[in-house]
Amino acid sequence: MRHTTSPTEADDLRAIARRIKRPVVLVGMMGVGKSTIGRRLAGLLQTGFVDADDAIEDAAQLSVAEIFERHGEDYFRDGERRVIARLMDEGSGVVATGGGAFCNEQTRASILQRGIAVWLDCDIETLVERTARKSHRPLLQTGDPREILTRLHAERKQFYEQAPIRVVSDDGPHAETARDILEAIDRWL
Ligand SMILES: Nc1ncnc2c1ncn2[C@@H]1O[C@H](COP(=O)(O)OP(=O)(O)OP(=O)(O)O)[C@@H](O)[C@H]1O
Ligand SMILES: O=C(O)C1=C[C@@H](O)[C@@H](O)[C@H](O)C1
Ligand SMILES: [Mg+2]
Repeated sequence: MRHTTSPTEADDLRAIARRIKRPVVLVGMMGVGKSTIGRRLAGLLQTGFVDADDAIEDAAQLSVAEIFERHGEDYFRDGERRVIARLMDEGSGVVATGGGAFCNEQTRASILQRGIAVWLDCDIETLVERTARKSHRPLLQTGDPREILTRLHAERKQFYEQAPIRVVSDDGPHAETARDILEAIDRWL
């Protein structure tokens, strides 16, 4: 795996970064890689990175699981909407959203108006495998994760499809997926 960029690649990256005038917002199912790849993408663009789930946890001083448990999903979605609106106001950087954020009408509208939404997508088997590595996602604690992921994917696809850019996050090196996103944004701009 390569860890460095050649001078030509660095020039190309800077040129793409200069053309990006809005926050790049990764949307898609839980476990698809928004947080992991988003951090990598921000590194390539030499810009800031915020994980919306982390920002909600900081604001509430509770974990996502605790927010769901104590206050319920609607309360979490409201916090998510406010945090993402603030991140859109900041106007730059890379934002990894939580898996359900783009399904909320107001959150989706603010991302589509003020950010560059990129739908990261992969197959259900991969999501099952990736989400099995950690047990902090409250929505997967209530039944069989494969069934829940299959149902959520079917319900949410109609929203994710509204993102103007779609990139497949398969099992290649993370840096490659981050570059695929940059190339897709570059083509779209
Ligand atoms: N392209 C990839 N190839 C291999 N593994 C990946 C890839 N992208 C992410 N992963 C792995 O999948 C797991 C889940 O990734 P991550 O937490 O980034 O997902 P997420 O989309 O942010 O999920 P959530 O919506 O729940 O926050 C991590 O262990 C990560 O290392
Ligand atoms: O897909 C979802 O609805 C969620 C995904 C996570 O990122 C968290 O935002 C939370 O666990 C809910
Ligand atoms: Mg995440």
